[in-house]
Amino acid sequence: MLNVTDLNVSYGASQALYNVSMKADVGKVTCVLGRNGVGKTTLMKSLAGHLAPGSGDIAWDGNSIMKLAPYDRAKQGIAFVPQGRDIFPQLTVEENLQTAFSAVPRAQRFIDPEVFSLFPVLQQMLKRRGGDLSGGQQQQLAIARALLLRPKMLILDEPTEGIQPSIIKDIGRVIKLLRDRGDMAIVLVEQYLDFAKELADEFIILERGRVVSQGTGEELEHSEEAKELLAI
Ligand SMILES: Nc1ncnc2c1ncn2[C@@H]1O[C@H](COP(=O)(O)OP(=O)(O)OP(=O)(O)O)[C@@H](O)[C@H]1O
Repeated sequence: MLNVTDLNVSYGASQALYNVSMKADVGKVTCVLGRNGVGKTTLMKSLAGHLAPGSGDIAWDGNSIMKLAPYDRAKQGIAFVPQGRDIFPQLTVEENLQTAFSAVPRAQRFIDPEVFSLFPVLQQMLKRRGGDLSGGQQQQLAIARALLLRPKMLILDEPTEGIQPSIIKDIGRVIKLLRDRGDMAIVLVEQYLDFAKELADEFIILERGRVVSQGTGEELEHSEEAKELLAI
């Protein structure tokens, strides 16, 4: 289980997160919601180790991971799919997938066929360059690469951003499937309430760097407050 307590994060003199606390359980999707610029990516980068919080704590399974570098968090099973995907455009799909291998034990350095059953398009495009894929295919590649880390926590930063509706549906289906497997915590950043409602077991909403609302997926379903906070 992820346990974030009173996290404060600043960019120089400008504070982006104020006393943010959240939890994410294995077997559940925890949605982090909020409009543009409220601090969602800052929070995800802090979880993945790309930003150093000024204060507070991030614990995984009861142990603080605050001092671990991103690579060591990946080795502990914390996989981060950043906004914008960050795949390597010059490498093939296969090579992009293989970049996950450095963070897993030797015995796990193979492309698990499950990845192709989740994202069949990747098998067809294995020898194509990452840069030749559509935005949606790149997003699927980035998620597939994260799955090769055999994550215990999967962090997805706005996987639906700029992606065509049919692929959004596919990604939603995969997130549900991974949740139902029951062996990983999924933290999903979203701006779109409808997509979040479909998937969230738990949610928090950020507003100007603070958690202003939280609850269960069912509560999100009927929340007028959430509608207002996420209205564009
Ligand atoms: N590298 C940076 N340097 C300075 N300020 C930053 C930096 N990155 C983000 N910020 C500021 O921190 C605040 C939170 O940004 P963040 O990207 O975390 O928001 P977000 O909710 O993820 O937004 P979006 O939905 O647009 O990705 C914003 O005010 C933003 O301008």
